[in-house]
Amino acid sequence: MHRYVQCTLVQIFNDQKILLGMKKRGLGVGMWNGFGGKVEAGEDLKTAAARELKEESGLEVLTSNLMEVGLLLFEFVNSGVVLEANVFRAVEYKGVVTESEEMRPCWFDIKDIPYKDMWVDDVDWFPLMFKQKLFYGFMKFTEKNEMFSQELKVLENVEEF
Ligand SMILES: CNc1ncnc2c1ncn2[C@@H]1O[C@H](COP(=O)(O)OP(=O)(O)OP(=O)(O)O)[C@@H](O)[C@H]1O
Repeated sequence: MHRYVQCTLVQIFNDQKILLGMKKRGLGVGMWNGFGGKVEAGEDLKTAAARELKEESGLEVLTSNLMEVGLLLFEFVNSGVVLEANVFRAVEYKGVVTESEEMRPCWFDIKDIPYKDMWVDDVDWFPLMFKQKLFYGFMKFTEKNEMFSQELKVLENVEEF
């Protein structure tokens, strides 16, 4: 049995820098990641993405400034959970970067991404995102969060999601 969970992941860009957050609790604790979480009942993806961004980083974004960059499916085979991560980027936002209970934000140069302290799949799709490619991925993880299978492709347009 699979349990399918819709999530969002927002990447904030400022010129050659990206804002990542150190996850302080829960899934992915101890790793740098974009900002996001589970979509709530009745919420559309971009509204959920903007809400999680605000909760975790203090930044506010208009949903019209969230651009789709990729769709990633993470299957945790042990639990049967499949996370559908809808990845967005934004270059326009407002507010002050603020540490939350969940995340400690920090700017990184896109040439100096801390991949060794991130989910192992990130090293494969971050470069696609930096090249402004649209991508689709399906990755499988063991109970120890080790990736053992990966499919990743570049798409021409969002309709291919
Ligand atoms: C397996 N490889 C992975 N690679 C890159 N990113 C990954 C990931 N697996 C999960 N993610 C992201 O991690 C966040 C989890 O969110 P998560 O903290 O569980 O959600 P939410 O804030 O709703 O949690 P609470 O239940 O409220 O604590 C969410 O953005 C999701 O896209």
